[in-house]
Amino acid sequence: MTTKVAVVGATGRLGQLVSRIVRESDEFELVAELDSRTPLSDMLDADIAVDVTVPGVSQKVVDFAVSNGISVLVGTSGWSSERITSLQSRIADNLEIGVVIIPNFSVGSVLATTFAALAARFFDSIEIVETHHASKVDSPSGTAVRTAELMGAARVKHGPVVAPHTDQRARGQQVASIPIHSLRMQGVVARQDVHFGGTGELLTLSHETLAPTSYEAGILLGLRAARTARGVTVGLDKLIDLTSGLPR
Ligand SMILES: NC(=O)C1=CN([C@@H]2O[C@H](COP(=O)(O)OP(=O)(O)OC[C@H]3O[C@@H](n4cnc5c(N)ncnc54)[C@H](OP(=O)(O)O)[C@@H]3O)[C@@H](O)[C@H]2O)C=CC1
Ligand SMILES: O=C(O)C1=N[C@H](C(=O)O)C[C@H](O)C1
Repeated sequence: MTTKVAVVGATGRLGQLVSRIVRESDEFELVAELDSRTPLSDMLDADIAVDVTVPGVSQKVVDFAVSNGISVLVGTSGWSSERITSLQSRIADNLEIGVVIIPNFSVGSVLATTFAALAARFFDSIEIVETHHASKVDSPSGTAVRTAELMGAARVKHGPVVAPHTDQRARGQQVASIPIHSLRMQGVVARQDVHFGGTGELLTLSHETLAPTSYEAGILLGLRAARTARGVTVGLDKLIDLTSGLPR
């Protein structure tokens, strides 16, 4: 039996890609495509709603879906750890549905974030530079926020990073004490560089998305996870066994 999917944000860049993947899959059936003019009730026939809208709308979409017993796959940015904690407590008693939040569907990006969290314990000087296409409306990127939060969590015993002069605007926006610098440039899809400064050495972990096709494998994994997940799951790394690679 196929799983019925509604895509919210279907006219957008990511939404069009998700709709195509669902349409081309034997496992899923596309039952609704919503945009800013569509009532959210159009998703009510679906088993899973995919939210790929804008940070200011995403929470409303998720709330509507879960209160109607529909599981959600969230690709939209803006899901900070605070927002996630509040969602977790809201759906803790609901054993029927799950919300899978994937800040970045690209396998390379999630590996880069995992490596950054590993390196974070070894360097006290850390900054992120994230670069996205000029049409991106939000900053810092969801990926950068997630990367900073995971590095911060990895550094609990080490304390905040050393980031001087953060009272100056050009020193970036701090998340978990780590400055994030956002560039919005024509000619770019998405790129993130995490810079680590140590004693007599620099380490830079870079990931670049060259085309949205890099999101395809992660979107399919996210859709499959949303069928069975309960509670809140965050990050593509939770859906992949990092020791054995992608399922084939
Ligand atoms: N997790 C990941 O790997 C990735 C995440 N993203 C994130 O996904 C999100 C979408 O990105 P992108 O596709 O580039 O954005 P777009 O601006 O291209 O698309 C936004 C979509 O949201 C819709 N929308 C806006 N307001 C509402 C509303 N009130 N109700 C329903 N739908 C609404 C728009 O509809 P309309 O056409 O009517 O305005 C449009 O379909 C962003 O947060 C981005 O950061 C992007 C790429 C990868
Ligand atoms: O808006 C985008 O394009 C992207 N948004 C996500 C983010 O904010 O991290 C994921 C990816 O970087 C592309």
